[in-house]
Amino acid sequence: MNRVLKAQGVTKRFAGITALDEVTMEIDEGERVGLIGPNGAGKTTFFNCLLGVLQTDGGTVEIAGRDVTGAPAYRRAKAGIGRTFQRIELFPDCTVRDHLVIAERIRRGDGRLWKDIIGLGRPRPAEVARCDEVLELLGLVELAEEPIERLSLGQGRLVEVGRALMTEPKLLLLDEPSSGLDRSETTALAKTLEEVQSTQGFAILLVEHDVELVTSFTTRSYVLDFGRLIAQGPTREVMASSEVRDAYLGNFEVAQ
Ligand SMILES: Nc1ncnc2c1ncn2[C@@H]1O[C@H](COP(=O)(O)OP(=O)(O)OP(=O)(O)O)[C@@H](O)[C@H]1O
Repeated sequence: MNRVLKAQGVTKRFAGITALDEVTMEIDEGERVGLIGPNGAGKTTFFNCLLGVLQTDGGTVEIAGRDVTGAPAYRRAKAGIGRTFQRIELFPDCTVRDHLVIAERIRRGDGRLWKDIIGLGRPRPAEVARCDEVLELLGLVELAEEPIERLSLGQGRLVEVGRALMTEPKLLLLDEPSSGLDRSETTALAKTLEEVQSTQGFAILLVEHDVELVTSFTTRSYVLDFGRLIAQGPTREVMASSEVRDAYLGNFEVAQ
């Protein structure tokens, strides 16, 4: 099994706060892994340290066997890491297709981007093919030419996922994909994600407050509290542990 993430002893401090304290995590290809913890535990900071949005104060990060510690975000994207955002970061009057093509160039640090900005960039055949493939995978073909402002929040989330898939990530970081969705929209999103992930084989690291989604979607989970890993293992066991329940003040039930 190929290892897509090897993070060792990742540490991040902000002016006196240790937001991450020697966090170690390994993920293999095709795995679905949860990262949970109360507000302020360090989940977003960990994502940002993996993505290169933040530089770490200690530790190492390998993506698909490449040491990217200290590397800028675009090099990490090329190594195989992709992400979605908690708040949808889309341009309301651009179409779904525009988002997929342009986002791929931004992530890769592609030199053609300036041409896109002044309207001269034509998608390459390979980009068009990948775009069509991703639209198909996510069931978005009929919406390809629609401006984002006409989509529902759930469809917007799928476009977010589509943007990340354009670069064919080996590891996809999902930041609270259920945020703002109701239960049936969350279930539909999880089903699409599961189908796409199982056919494409990439791994997912899911940050999510919706315990039901984490329990049904992931097989393994890590739990952060005050920047430290306090538990890890099969998701159902982790959710049932007293330390995790205490960290969350015992306010959730795990469906059996
Ligand atoms: N840019 C920053 N400057 C200073 N402190 C920060 C910064 N970013 C995060 N922190 C602090 O680091 C800690 C971890 O925050 P982080 O946002 O990573 O937690 P989280 O688990 O993602 O929380 P949530 O579930 O609310 O999104 C918190 O104490 C937060 O206040």
